[in-house]
Amino acid sequence: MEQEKGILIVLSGPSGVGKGTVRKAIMKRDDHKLHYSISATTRKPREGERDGVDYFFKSKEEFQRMIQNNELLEWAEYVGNYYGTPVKYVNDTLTEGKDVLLEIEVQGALQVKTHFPEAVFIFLVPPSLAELQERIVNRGTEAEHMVKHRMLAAREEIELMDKYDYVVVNDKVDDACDKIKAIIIAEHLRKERIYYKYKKMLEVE
Ligand SMILES: Nc1ncnc2c1ncn2[C@@H]1O[C@H](COP(=O)(O)OP(=O)(O)OP(=O)(O)O)[C@@H](O)[C@H]1O
Ligand SMILES: Nc1nc2c(ncn2[C@@H]2O[C@H](COP(=O)(O)O)[C@@H](O)[C@H]2O)c(=O)[nH]1
Repeated sequence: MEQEKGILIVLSGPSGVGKGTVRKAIMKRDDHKLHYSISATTRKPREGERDGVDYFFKSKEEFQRMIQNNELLEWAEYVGNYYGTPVKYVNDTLTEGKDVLLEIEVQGALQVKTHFPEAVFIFLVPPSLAELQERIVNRGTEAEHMVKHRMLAAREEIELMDKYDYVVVNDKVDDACDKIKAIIIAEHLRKERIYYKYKKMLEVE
């Protein structure tokens, strides 16, 4: 029998809302096997970030070559840098029947929607904009003017949350993880129901 494909989960939300924190917490629980797609970026590594673990760090020229060679499922320019999802990992992993998680900003998520309309789109929001700013500042990774840029981008991104299937508030990390896990389980059940409905139909006809 042909291997059933995995589910593609797209986790978006403004910078600093806690996408990475929640994703790592979900994967640590590891009772639902999620496969994280590592993005390519032209952004310089932050302290402690490792090439091939946090991102594939690329020069602008390398990134442009990836675009030209159709190696990216989606890509976007975000606050002066390029970010993109290598398409091969996503396709190969889904084909193996495994679920893949993308952690990307909104422009990229909308591109994914055109290629994978069946993907599950989850938007993570902060309890408030003030809390979002505090999280970005406390993370200590951005200069003051970059915090401002990211907060401006956040306003534009939040306006697009109605394009998503689910909106989850990241107030407490554990609660956000519980909700995202519940969404994934529900989506699996939904997919199985549809699959068996058609399987039965084919058996009868
Ligand atoms: N529920 C939460 N309550 C308080 N602080 C949080 C919560 N979730 C994440 N944080 C903190 O907020 C900061 C930003 O989190 P994180 O880096 O995971 O965000 P992000 O959405 O992945 O950001 P980016 O998109 O810029 O990579 C971190 O310092 C993290 O520890
Ligand atoms: N469209 C894409 N956006 C991505 C990708 N990987 C990460 N991101 C998003 O970019 C911003 C900034 O990230 P940071 O690490 O510099 O803070 C954030 O919203 C990420 O989710 C990607 O492959 N495509």
